[in-house]
Amino acid sequence: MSVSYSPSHPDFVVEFKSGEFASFLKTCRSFAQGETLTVLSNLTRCPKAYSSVQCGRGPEDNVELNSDFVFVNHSCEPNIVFDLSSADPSEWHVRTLKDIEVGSPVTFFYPSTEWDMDQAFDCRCGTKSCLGRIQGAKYLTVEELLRHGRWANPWIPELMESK
Ligand SMILES: C[S@@+](CC[C@H](N)C(=O)[O-])C[C@H]1O[C@@H](n2cnc3c(N)ncnc32)[C@H](O)[C@@H]1O
Repeated sequence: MSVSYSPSHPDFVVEFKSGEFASFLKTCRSFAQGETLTVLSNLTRCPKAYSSVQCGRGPEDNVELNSDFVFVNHSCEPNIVFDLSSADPSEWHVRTLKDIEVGSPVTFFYPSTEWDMDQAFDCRCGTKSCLGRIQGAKYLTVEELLRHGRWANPWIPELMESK
């Protein structure tokens, strides 16, 4: 029996790859710098997991995305941000950091949301400035955070200051 896949968002599709955690989300049209890709709705609170996104300062502040956006990979030179900075969760959204061409993987800098990740990994983003092991912002300097992420959710610099 074949399992059919129906994208959760019309302008994006998951490229399913064999191999552990090898799949990723890519665009079906071009996007301009600063454009909102999606508002993050249908989120559910959850314990920290490889698939969760941190949404506040505490270790219990995590959400599951419940959409294809769970397939957004990390890059050390990302093209989008997950902005969960508003006090109003209905304003949480994903936006571009640069123009993105049709068919491109969408990537964000995981330490821009995650302080201490549930599942660290050796990065395969392939960029010139790749940091190697990705474990969360706790393991980075402020300079690395700013240079690679270009933007971070507010709890990340707060936690860095209190390190
Ligand atoms: C939320 S999943 C992202 C989707 C994942 N690629 C998949 O196929 O399910 C996060 C996991 O994907 C993998 N991943 C994401 N970005 C990566 C990267 N740049 N290099 C290596 N693995 C990555 C890691 O295993 C990470 O824990």
